[in-house]
Parts: sequence; C-alpha cells; structure tokens
Amino acid sequence: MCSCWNALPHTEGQHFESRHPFTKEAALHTKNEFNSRVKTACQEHKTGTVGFKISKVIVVGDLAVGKTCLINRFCKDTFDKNYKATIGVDFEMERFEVLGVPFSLQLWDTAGQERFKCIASTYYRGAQAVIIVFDVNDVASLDHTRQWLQDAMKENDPSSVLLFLVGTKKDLSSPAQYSQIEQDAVKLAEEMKAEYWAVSALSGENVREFFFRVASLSFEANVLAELEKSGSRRVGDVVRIHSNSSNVYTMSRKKQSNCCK
Ligand SMILES: Nc1nc2c(ncn2[C@@H]2O[C@H](COP(=O)(O)OP(=O)(O)OP(=O)(O)O)[C@@H](O)[C@H]2O)c(=O)[nH]1
Ligand SMILES: [Mg+2]
Repeated sequence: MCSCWNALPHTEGQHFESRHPFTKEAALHTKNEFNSRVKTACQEHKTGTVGFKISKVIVVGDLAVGKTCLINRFCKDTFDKNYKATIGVDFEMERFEVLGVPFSLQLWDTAGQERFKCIASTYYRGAQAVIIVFDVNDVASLDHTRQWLQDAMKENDPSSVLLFLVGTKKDLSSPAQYSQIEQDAVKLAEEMKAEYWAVSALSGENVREFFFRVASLSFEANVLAELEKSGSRRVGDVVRIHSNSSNVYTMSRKKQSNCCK
C-alpha cells in the first residue's frame, strides 16, 4: 500500500493549462483555477471534514488494457512488462495535499477479465470518480468503454460522479495511428461527459498529471458539497464553550439527578 505524501503545490489551473495533456473539448472543467469559494474556504481553514475524507475512485476497463500498470506507475513508480491479471479487486491509498488541505484517494483497481467481473462489480458502489480505461492501440477496448460506464453507473449516482476516459499504452502507437483513435475517443468522452486523457505507464507520460487532476477535481467537488451541506452554519466555525457561559459540569450532574428521580 502506498503511503507517500504527494504534495500538490502545482495544482492551480495555470499549471494544468500549460501542460495541457488533454484537449480543451475533452475537459470536464475548462476553467483555469479552483472555484473561488473553494480557495477561500481553504485559505480560511474552513473545509469542514474534507481533510479527513477518503475519496473512492474505481478503475474499470477491458482485460490487459493497463489499469494495474497505470496505478502502479503513479503509486509505486514501477512498471512490470509481464501481464498478471488482477483477480477481483485490489486497492491503493494515495495521500495528497490540495491547497494546503490533506486529501486521500482510495484507488480501486478492478479486474477486466469476464470471470472476475461479478466480484469486481460489488466494489463499484460509492465511487466519487470513475476511470474508464482503454488501450489506444485496440479499438475494441474503446468500444467496450460504453458497457463499462453503464455497469459502473448502475451502482452510482451519475450526477455526482466524476468521469475520466483514459487511453493507455500511448508509447506503442505512432502519431498517425494515435490521432485516428484520439478523434473517436474525444467524441465518446464528450458523449459520456467524461474528461479524456492519454497516458503511458511505461514512459510515465501524463500519469502524474492525470492523477493530480483526479485528486484536484475530487477535492473541489468535496469542498463544494461541504459548503452546500453546511447551509447557514459556516463550515469550520468553532462552537466555543466559555468557562463563564454555563457550567457544563453542573448541568450534567443535574441531568443525572433528574433521571434518578
Ligand atoms: N508498452 C506498454 N505496455 C503496457 C502499458 N501499460 C500496461 N502495459 C502492458 O499491458 C499488459 C497488461 O497490463 P495490466 O496493467 O496488467 O492490465 P490490466 O488492465 O490491469 O488487466 P486486468 O487486471 O486483467 O484487468 C502488461 O503486459 C503490461 O506490461 C503501457 O503504458 N505501455
Ligand atoms: Mg489488473
């Protein structure tokens, strides 16, 4: 299990934009910065329980498209060229710091093999983000992403889930081959309302940027949900008990004596 602390000093929007790993049309959120309410809440240390939260992220897609390698490249900075099928599910914890606030992702690596699918699908529930993976060198794996999305959404609320469509093994495709499949992938991502990324676990291209993006968007969604939930109460406000406000000890004794009457 991964316990490294990934500081995110560079998650401000400008940074994403300068790297620009995804096309604008395929971005879920094209704004350049974190929501201003989120930034203010973080500056004022008023993010409620977000700092204690662990966000569940599920990674789905056909067998051998590279789900496990993608996660291992990010969490362990390793790459294994030998294929070892995931049996059921596996998970990694990754800790981040976003805008100064600790935030954790629980990455659920699921099996793509048909015979393990029913075990894996029991872990789909309660995901905050769904990462649907395909191999950019395998058109069929892109076609199958619709089915993976449908299955993942049976267990989750589509209105609150962040979706990512990720093409892997970019290192294996020529620019001409890649641009062909990219067109279809971008179209499909738009249809799914997912954000499209292309990565390589072998070279590491875009892997960190991608997971930073997942962490940042999940974090932002969490803070916004916390701010909504709080309603009139201001998130992070401290309820102060002064020594002169009331004698809590006397009160509790009174209560006790009442109940014994
Ligand atoms: N060249 C290249 N090979 C990759 C890349 N990612 C994964 N592979 C290879 O593809 C094969 C399958 O990778 P896995 O990550 O195990 O695939 P998976 O999607 O987890 O497969 P299941 O667990 O069966 O669902 C392995 O042989 C990897 O070495 C990549 O970015 N580039
Ligand atoms: Mg696997």
